Amino acid sequence: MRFDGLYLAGLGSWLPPATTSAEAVRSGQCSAETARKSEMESVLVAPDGIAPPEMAARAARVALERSGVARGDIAVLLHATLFHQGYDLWSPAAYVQRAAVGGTCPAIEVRQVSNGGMAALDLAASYLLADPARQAALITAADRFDGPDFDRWHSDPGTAYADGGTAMVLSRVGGFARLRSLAVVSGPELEGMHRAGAAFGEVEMRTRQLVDLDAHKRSYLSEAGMSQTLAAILDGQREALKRALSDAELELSDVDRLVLPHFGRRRLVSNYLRHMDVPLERTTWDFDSKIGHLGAGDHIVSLENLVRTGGLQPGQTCLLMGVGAGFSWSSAVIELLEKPEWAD
Ligand SMILES: CCC(=O)NCCNC(=O)CCNC(=O)[C@H](O)C(C)(C)COP(=O)(O)O
Repeated sequence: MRFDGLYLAGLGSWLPPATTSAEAVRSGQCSAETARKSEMESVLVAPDGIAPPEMAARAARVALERSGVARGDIAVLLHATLFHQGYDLWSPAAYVQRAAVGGTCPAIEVRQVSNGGMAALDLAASYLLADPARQAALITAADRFDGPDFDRWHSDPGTAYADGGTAMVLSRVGGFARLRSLAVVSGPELEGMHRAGAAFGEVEMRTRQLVDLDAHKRSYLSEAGMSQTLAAILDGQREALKRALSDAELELSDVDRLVLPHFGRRRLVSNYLRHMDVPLERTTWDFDSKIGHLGAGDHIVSLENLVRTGGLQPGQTCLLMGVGAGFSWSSAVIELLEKPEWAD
């Protein structure tokens, strides 16, 4: 979809300390081979005692402060999550709203796995455009991938998972950047890839066994085939990219920077860079490889870092490309209008 009147007014994050992959190998948390293949420099690991919704609330306060948007002007809060938020049958979005925003607007959790932040942005954009009285939306994302049922280095080899909270304020009134286009495409024929080989409720639900996506994927691929699966992944990725670039009236070569999912280097190349004529330097890999995969928050934190460090200059465009199990793919074009005062 093409947009003319939607702006990024604020970005924020709450990021815990980094554990280097070397430290993870030394402590036995990560195998030397996994570390070598991923080429991740470090991943963010939250200390005990802080749950994802609190991380999101802290990021939201930063984004709201930076945006100048009054909390009463937030028309919707969308909180994107992948993993446990702290309790079952409970609303983490309501926690974020109570802790960071207040008010009585809808506060809704978005479960779109790693495409959750981009899917929330898509929904927020449409929500604001549906009613001229709606001025701004708050998007948050937060997860922590520790605990007995997830191994941040080995539950999904090729992707090193990180803890942290991120937030974005989308506004119709104005902001430091413009959302020029956004496209989200789904490919449900791939949904079995993240559950194959186990009956519903057999594994994660009853016994809270360690999530082992690699086993699911191996089982799925043994049926579906690797080349067919990768082809289907690339089809969805390309469709979202084509729509977003077309709506922004840009070619890929026109785009100044790209923010891709925080995959390990090998998976980033096999799923993206090998199929796109884009040098690694135009991506945010250098930063991303120090953070790890924040689940639904990769794009917000990497865009925030680009803007803060001057990696994106006024007039330049940034392409955000997301993907989530399901699958769903997203692409968005952001144009920086001005250097916000919180930039270095
Ligand atoms: C589960 C979290 C989540 O939503 N992640 C985003 C969706 N997953 C992806 O986009 C990764 C898709 N690609 C893969 O799983 C792998 O590249 C393949 C296609 C299974 C090949 O295995 P590899 O050689 O990378 O180990």
